[in-house]
Amino acid sequence: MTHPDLPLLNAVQAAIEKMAGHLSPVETENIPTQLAAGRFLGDALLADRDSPALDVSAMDGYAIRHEELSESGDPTSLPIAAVAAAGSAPVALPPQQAIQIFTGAAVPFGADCVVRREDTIETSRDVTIQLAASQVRLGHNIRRQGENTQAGEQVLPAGSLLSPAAMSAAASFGSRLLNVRRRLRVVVLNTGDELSETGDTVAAWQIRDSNGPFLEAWLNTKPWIEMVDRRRVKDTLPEVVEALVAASPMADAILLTGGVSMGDTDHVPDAIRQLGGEIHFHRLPIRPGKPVLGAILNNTLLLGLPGNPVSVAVTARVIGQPLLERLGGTEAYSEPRPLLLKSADDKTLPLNWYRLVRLTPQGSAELVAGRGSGDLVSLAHSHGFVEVPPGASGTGPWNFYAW
Ligand SMILES: Nc1nc2c(c(=O)[nH]1)N[C@H]1C(S)=C(S)[C@@H](COP(=O)(O)OP(=O)(O)OC[C@H]3O[C@@H](n4cnc5c(N)ncnc54)[C@H](O)[C@@H]3O)O[C@H]1N2
Ligand code: MOO
Repeated sequence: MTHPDLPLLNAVQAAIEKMAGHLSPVETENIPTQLAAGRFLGDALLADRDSPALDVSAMDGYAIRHEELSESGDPTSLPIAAVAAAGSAPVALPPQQAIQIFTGAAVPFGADCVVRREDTIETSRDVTIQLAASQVRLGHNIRRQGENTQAGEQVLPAGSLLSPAAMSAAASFGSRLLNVRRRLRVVVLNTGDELSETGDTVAAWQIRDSNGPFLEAWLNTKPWIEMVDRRRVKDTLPEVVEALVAASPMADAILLTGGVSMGDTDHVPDAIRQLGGEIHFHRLPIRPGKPVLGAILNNTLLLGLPGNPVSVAVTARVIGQPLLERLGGTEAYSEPRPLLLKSADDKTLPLNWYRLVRLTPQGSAELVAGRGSGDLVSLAHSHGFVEVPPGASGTGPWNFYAW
């Protein structure tokens, strides 16, 4: 592996950070907790009570006093005083007796350990515990009040994604309403005179729009985003201008595809300038996706994604995602992770090279052979891509971005 050229790698990061500095998160709203899955937390989630709220049993068995177990190892027989089931208030354990207890039930007052059912012989009236005192700890099989967290403590910080795992805590500690960021409104504009609809009969010089469906599907994997409109736009300056004027009042972000390169029909940069938008970057040292553009127009984030299908996918993931997350109210929870290539070639480029890969069952990745940024067949075979820094080659580990 050769060593990367850091300033070039940082050019992408610098562009993202420059834009991010101009973006503030969308407002928060209070919504029913059961509707909050997939959103970003507005306020931190605090525990409204201890977890567990009192001492509870971790096993089905018998709650007893440790001091009443025999020291010698002889079995200890105790009459069963009562049954403690989950959902009932704690009962009291009389001396020299046992209380049958089920997982999650409140530990009876006076009990200091729980012996598993498997370690006993039961009759309808008595239980014989087959463990000596030395085999049972004080507190055995008891989940202590507050051992997970205590009332008032922060369970999840603001900006956390309400994943299924996080929803478990939100439901457990939250009130009926949860404070979350409102959904980000995103408009997709696909420029190109050659584009037509999936299913249409197309002449050889036309293509079916694949970037629009890619972006719609990609945005739909993010429940904190609402794609409010997706439309195709002809390659003329007035039509691109008109589409931006119509979209910007309804959008926090607009993703454009095509029309950002050097062609006479590439009108996106001029349209943004004409409307008084500020272009923060245009062209980055990356492949694919070099002509990518980032701008702000009337507080709306505009990303001009270069039209080739692989370029759109890569730039949406590398540059679009962190900026959308910033707007959405979090600090990039989906950072890339380091991944080794199973087999690598010695090819290198003097810029950030995003190479399509498939994950292997062994936990590494293999390169997907492809014909470049127009090859949407190779795109379809990929699970994501690795970021090979300028001048570098070999197995990595490289940053891996999943779709
Ligand atoms: N003289 C130069 N030419 C090009 C350069 C350059 O630096 N100098 N950069 C190349 C690179 S890299 C890319 S990427 C493309 C990007 O150009 P645009 O963003 O202007 O995109 P278009 O020209 O409109 O389209 C490029 C390509 O992608 C196809 N396309 C466009 N939209 C869609 C869509 N919605 N679904 C499927 N395919 C789409 C389009 O038909 C073109 O084949 O510019 C290079 N040129
Ligand atoms: O980088 Mo363009 O994005 O090569 O096709």
